[in-house]
Amino acid sequence: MSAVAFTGTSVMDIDAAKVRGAGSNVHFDKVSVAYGAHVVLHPLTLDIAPGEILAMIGPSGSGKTTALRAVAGFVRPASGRIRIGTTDVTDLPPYERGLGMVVQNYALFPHMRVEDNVAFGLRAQGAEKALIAERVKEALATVGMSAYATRYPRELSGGQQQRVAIARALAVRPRVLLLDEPLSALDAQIRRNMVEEIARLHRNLPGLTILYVTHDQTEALTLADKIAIMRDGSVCSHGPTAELYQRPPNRFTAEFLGRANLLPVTVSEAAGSKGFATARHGDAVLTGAGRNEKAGDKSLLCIRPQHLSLTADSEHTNRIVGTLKEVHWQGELTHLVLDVDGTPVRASATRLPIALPEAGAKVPLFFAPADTSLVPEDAGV
Ligand SMILES: Nc1ncnc2c1ncn2[C@@H]1O[C@H](COP(=O)(O)OP(=O)(O)OP(=O)(O)O)[C@@H](O)[C@H]1O
Repeated sequence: MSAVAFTGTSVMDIDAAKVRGAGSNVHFDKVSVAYGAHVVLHPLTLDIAPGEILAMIGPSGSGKTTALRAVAGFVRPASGRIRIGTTDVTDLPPYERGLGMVVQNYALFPHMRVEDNVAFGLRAQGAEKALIAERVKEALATVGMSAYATRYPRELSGGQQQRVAIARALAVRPRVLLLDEPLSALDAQIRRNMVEEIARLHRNLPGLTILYVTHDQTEALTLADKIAIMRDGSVCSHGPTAELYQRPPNRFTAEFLGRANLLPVTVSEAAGSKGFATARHGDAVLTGAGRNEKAGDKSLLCIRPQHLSLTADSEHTNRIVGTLKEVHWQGELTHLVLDVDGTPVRASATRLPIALPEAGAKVPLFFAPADTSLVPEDAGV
């Protein structure tokens, strides 16, 4: 069996350095998966660092679950290798890979009490009774479910069942935790709480590497150190969460990760030493973070709705003018839909002028160069 290097007596007490030593990184080395003749994962090379949370997001059918199942050992790659730490696990059965896994529908054993569900993996490994009791206690404490040890799954709410499923996955002290849409079956409020709980859990288990598959970009943005965006069986972007959000490398990423306004522009000045380029949209001269664009290139200026303001402050040196089409008040935010020379533009404002302009009015919108970036026009959809 591959080494599980958690030390100490408590699940909460993981020695992150030792886990790193044993290697809890996940490495996809040109991994492809096909069902019959249908290739659903094109050769994928990707690293998940020890202790990192990598969120894999993308549209339905893009190959996220397939990639996760390849790590778990439930699908066999057509080509390529998968390593966990220094171990090549490609040919190992799932139970020898040192993993914990939680899926969308909890998959608890209905006829077993909570404590027996949590003990299941350890019993399967033939662990000593005393050790099982200790680990079950710790794992349930970790997810705040100690008081429910003798209940049956049917006596728990969905959120509680999912906590038990996480405790079951943690009880075997995995090197890597695989979470496949773990919150999708829960309603919105509980989902928000669970996202915070998973973040807390990871702070307490800093050496645990997590591969988190979701279609929910808010979960990904909240939890992940890095995000990989899947599209048609390939990773179309991969990087630190904030960087992908703030400087999306392609249109698909910009639009998949939150709302994005993409204004067509022509580059007038390439990015200088500070990384800002200048571009024109009609008469407007706009500044934003650039990549490798050259003067004359067609590009898109990505501006998130919350960065557009109806009132200028000193940083808002960019200005565009739109025709107001719709206003949607939503309590905390007011969403405005405008037309800027044929491009629909959304603005989400927390503060509005006292006299809100009416539909049809020409409205200036201000934004800061630091909040905007150029995205290649030809990449993505
Ligand atoms: N067992 C299978 N047999 C044949 N095709 C499959 C099988 N499992 C998945 N596929 C196909 O592989 C592709 C990728 O599926 P996968 O479940 O990895 O996507 P996903 O990104 O996780 O989607 P979702 O968000 O809907 O779960 C899809 O086209 C799917 O129909």
